[in-house]
Amino acid sequence: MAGGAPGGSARDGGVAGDGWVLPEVEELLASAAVVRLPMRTRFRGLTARETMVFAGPAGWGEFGPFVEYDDAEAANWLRAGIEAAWLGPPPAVHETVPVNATVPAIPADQVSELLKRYPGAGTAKVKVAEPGQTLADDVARVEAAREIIGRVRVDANGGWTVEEAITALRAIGEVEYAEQPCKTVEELAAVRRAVDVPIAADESIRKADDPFRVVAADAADVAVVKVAPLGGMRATLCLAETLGLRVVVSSALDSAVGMAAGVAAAAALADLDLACGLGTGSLFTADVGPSFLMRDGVVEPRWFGPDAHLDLRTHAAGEDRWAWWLDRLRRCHRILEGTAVR
Ligand SMILES: O=C(O)CCC(=O)c1ccccc1C(=O)O
Ligand SMILES: [Mg+2]
Repeated sequence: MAGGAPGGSARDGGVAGDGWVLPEVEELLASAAVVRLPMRTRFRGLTARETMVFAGPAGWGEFGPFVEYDDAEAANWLRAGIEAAWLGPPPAVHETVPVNATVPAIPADQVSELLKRYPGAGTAKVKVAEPGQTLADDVARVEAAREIIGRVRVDANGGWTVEEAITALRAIGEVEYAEQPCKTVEELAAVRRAVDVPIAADESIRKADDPFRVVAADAADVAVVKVAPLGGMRATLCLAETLGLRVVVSSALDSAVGMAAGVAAAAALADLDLACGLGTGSLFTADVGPSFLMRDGVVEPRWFGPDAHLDLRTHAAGEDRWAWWLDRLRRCHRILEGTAVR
C-alpha cells in the first residue's frame, strides 16, 4: 500500500519507504470530532466510551486511548489513527473474520441474554478476576457461556497472582486459553508451566517495551495484538508475523472507525485460525457509523472512506471534553514529531 497517497501538505514524518507521513495538527483538526458512545453493558468499568475520530485522504481514523493513559502510550494510538486516515487498510487476504463473543464481568444469569447479540459465535471470551467478585462468580459465568457456546476463553486482565490463577483455572476447567492471567511475563510463564491451559499474552504485548520478552520467557502460546496500542495495522501485522506465536487481533473498545482498522488487520493476516476479539461494537448502544455486528460468527471487512457519512453529532462530547482531547492530540502529535518511525 505504498500508494496510499498522503495529503499534499503533510510533512515526511521521518519514515523511509513505507509511505508513512505525519500530517499537521491542523489537518487532523479539519474533520476531528470527540464522541462519547453510550454502552449497553459496563465494560472495563466504563458506561460510555470517549474517543476522537478524524478523516484523511484514505478515510477515517480513530484516536481513542483510554483517558487514564499517559501521552507516551497514547502517541501510539495517534500513529494508528493517522495510518488509517492517511494510508488506509493493507490488502485483505480473507473475506470474513471469525470473531468471539465478549462477555463482560456480568452476573451469570445475564449471560444468555448478552450472547443473543453474537449470532453464530463459535467462541466466547469471558472476563474473569474482576475486582470485588469471587471465583464462584467466574465459574458460574463461564459455565453459563459454555452451555451456549462450546468454546470458551477467559481474560483475567492480570487480575490473579500465580497461585490464584492455578486454582482458578483448575476450577474453571477446559478453556481454549487463559488471557493475561497475571501481570508480569514471569508470572505468565510460571502459570503456563503449572497448568495444561494455553496462555495468551495481552497487556504483556501491548503495554510492553519489548513484546518479544513473552517469547523469550516461553510465557505464552497466543499473542493478543491490538492495532491502536501497537501503532497501526502494518505495525500489528509486522509484529504478528515475527513473534512466532498464534495471533488474535482484538479491539480496544474502539468505535466503528477503529474497529474497521482491527478487522482490516485481521483480514490481512496470513494465519487467521483463532476467533478475533472484534465484537465489542455490540457493547455500544450507538456508534459513529454502522457497527461491525457479527453474523454467522464472523464480521466482514469494510472501510470508512473519506466520503463516508458518520454521525458525530448525536453523541458529541461536551466543550470541556473537546478541549481536553485537543490538548492531548497536540501533545501526542509533538511526541510523534520527535520519533523516527521504524
Ligand atoms: O477481546 C475481546 O473480545 C474484546 C476486547 C477486550 O476484551 C478489551 C477491550 C478493551 C480493552 C482491553 C480488552 C482486553 O482484552 O483486555
Ligand atoms: Mg485482554
